[in-house]
Amino acid sequence: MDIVGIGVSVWDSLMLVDALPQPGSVVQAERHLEGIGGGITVAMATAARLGSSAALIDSLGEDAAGTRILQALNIEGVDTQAIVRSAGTTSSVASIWSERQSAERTIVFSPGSACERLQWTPQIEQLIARSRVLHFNGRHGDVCLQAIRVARESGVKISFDGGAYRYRPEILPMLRAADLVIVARQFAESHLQPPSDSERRRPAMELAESLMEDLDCEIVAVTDGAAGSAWVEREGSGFHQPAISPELAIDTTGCGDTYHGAFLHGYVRGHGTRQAAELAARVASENARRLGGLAFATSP
Ligand SMILES: Nc1ncnc2c1ncn2[C@@H]1O[C@H](COP(=O)(O)OP(=O)(O)O)[C@@H](O)[C@H]1O
Ligand SMILES: O=C(O)C(=O)C[C@H](O)[C@H](O)COP(=O)(O)O
Repeated sequence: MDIVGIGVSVWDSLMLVDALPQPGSVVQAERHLEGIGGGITVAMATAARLGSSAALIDSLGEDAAGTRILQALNIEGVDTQAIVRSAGTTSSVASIWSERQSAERTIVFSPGSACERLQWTPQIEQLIARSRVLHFNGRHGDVCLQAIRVARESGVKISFDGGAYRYRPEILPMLRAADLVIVARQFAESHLQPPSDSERRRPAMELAESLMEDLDCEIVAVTDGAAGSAWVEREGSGFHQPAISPELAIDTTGCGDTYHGAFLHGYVRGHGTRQAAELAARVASENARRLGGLAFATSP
């Protein structure tokens, strides 16, 4: 297996609206769409769409959302052998409003109860030991910690996704174990000490350099929405990867997730970091032109 992800899948319901509704108002959506979500899930589906072999480790409820998630993953060609379903539990679902003008999305999610049921098994151990990259964002934390041990023993690269507003102390051991660290600006700001002139908006490159100094890993990137991303390699100089055609974006749901998946696809194919980052920006840009967390066409 090229890439194995550990994460919580979500069944997303998206509404495209002109502008975010005022509290108490009733507005009609321009469009509605349902589909798979969840940062690691979308990254694995992205890598699979691009031609990598990708597997997901997760637990789903025995409910309609769980059935839809599983069907969608199978259609995308993601290996689901390590996904378990638990009777009497619920899957994670999210309600997403996407504002056409700003392309900004607002997410309310309900984590469900199935995610508490994932257990470490010899099957998971084997899957990880035989992969090239392990990708996670800290959900299913106990399983991630075991996975880190196996990845280290087996020479598997560890990739960490730090999403905006998802920073919390319990993810620190996973962040510190990673070789490849790609995080959103807001995550990086939450982790790093504020500068002495704390009102200043720090350039993404400064955040990436500070993260590299702290983590001393192979690659760090800080993604900054329509402003692109800043990349720093342990061996080598930093570079900026611009976002592509941000003026065409209508919905940025899944931009970061498809960005991760496409970068990892390029990375396991042996592309250099710059080439893989450029592919990631192209895929995320295509994704932003359509409604949905996993919306890009197969060949951007
Ligand atoms: N409006 C946009 N238009 C084109 N590309 C975008 C847009 N927003 C984000 N991207 C691409 O997706 C990457 C990740 O986006 P970002 O918003 O930082 O992550 P997240 O979705 O995790 O919050 C960016 O570095 C950029 O390449
Ligand atoms: O709905 C989607 O498609 C999302 O990706 C949003 C996720 O529900 C939240 O961001 C929580 O993500 P986790 O930290 O993995 O639990």
